[in-house]
Amino acid sequence: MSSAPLWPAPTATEPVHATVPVPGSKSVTNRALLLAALADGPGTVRLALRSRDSDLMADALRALGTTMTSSNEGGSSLDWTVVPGPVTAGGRIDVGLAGTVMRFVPPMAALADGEVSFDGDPHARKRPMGVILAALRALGAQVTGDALPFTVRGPLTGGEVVLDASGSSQFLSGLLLVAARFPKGVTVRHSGPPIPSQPHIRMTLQMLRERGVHVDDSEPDVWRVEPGPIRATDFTVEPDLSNAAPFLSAAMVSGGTVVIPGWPAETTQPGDQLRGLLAGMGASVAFTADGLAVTGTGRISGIDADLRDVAELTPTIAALAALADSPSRIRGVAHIRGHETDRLAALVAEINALGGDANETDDGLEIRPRPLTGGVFHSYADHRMATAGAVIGLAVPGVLVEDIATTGKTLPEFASMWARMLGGDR
Ligand SMILES: O=C(O)C1=C[C@@H](OP(=O)(O)O)[C@@H](O)[C@H](O)C1
Ligand SMILES: C=C(OP(=O)(O)O)C(=O)O
Repeated sequence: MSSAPLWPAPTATEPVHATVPVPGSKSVTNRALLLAALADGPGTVRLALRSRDSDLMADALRALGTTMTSSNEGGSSLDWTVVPGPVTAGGRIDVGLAGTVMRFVPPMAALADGEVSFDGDPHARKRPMGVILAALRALGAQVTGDALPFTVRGPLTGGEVVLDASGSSQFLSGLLLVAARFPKGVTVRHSGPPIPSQPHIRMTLQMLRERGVHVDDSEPDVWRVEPGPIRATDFTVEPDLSNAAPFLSAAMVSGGTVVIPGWPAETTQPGDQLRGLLAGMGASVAFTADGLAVTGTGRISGIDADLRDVAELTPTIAALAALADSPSRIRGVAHIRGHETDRLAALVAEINALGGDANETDDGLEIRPRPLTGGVFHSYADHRMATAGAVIGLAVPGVLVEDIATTGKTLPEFASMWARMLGGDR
């Protein structure tokens, strides 16, 4: 195990009452930046998330010839001005551990007339890439390798491709986001088990259509993107609802109320499903004038839930399940073995290391109530493992979360936001 610093997770000694503004959505920010870089003129992306994943996206777009300028340096949000340029070859792109960078940028790189190389963090080399790289080959690009590191050499023509996106919705989103710029557009046909994270596909389609791209998804499992311009926009990013999950969980664990301002009334973000999930675990959930309010009783009910559509919420829901007073079963998330770490293995190992009772199933987790004790909660360079440890630490004294700074992948201010929330600010 690594020797990263240990963060003593604060316990909630009284009900948490706080309003917690959360910065912009990672998924929306990285789509908006990429689409702005592919657009037919200069555009802006306001209230964009500032984090490792979004910095990596901005750097990747610069390496491909985009002029990226940001204001409000230093805060958790940035306003970007994005001036597209011809997509240039020759760049070396660091994807870090960001799924959105490793799956969304290679199709753009394939627009260049020449080679672009990609690499990332040690664990990124284990994340599945073969499906999208094979698709780029089928569409006319030359690609070396089936995983990171790899190179992409365009230009490609586009056309028809069949792929199996059951391992990650990002294989599909990556192609669709860029396809209007392929000379022939693209027709993608999914063949295989169900695709996870469907709301993220709806997010992709909505953001394309908002920019004038014609996408036909009338036939199940087939998407046709017509070639054509991507309209430049002045776009504002919504708060990251998945990153709200640990803060809302604090209300449940402590029997308090946490309010997230700016929760959209309608959204394609999967985090919106927290409203139903947390209610199913015993919370009261309401839209108020100040935002979405979650109120807990301090008692958490176990849940039997298919999280396929909202797979990125699994670590938080598992943390709550480990504190619940009845058993839980999480289904439909086999593919998160390929997320930032093998999340099923990591959650079982860390919950059980604190004395819990969890096991993996073929496609998820079973977690039964058992009193937990303090100890080290390893984070595996996974932002959501780190925040899951913080949630458990609210109820269990002596939890030490390894490498809390890994939350910088999507929420660099996590530790200070957590401290502020527990200090009570409303
Ligand atoms: O397109 C996106 O922005 C994402 C899609 C999902 O990936 P998977 O389909 O691999 O779960 C999600 O888990 C990830 O956090 C973000
Ligand atoms: C799976 C996740 O991220 P990525 O975009 O790197 O796939 C996540 O944030 O939970």
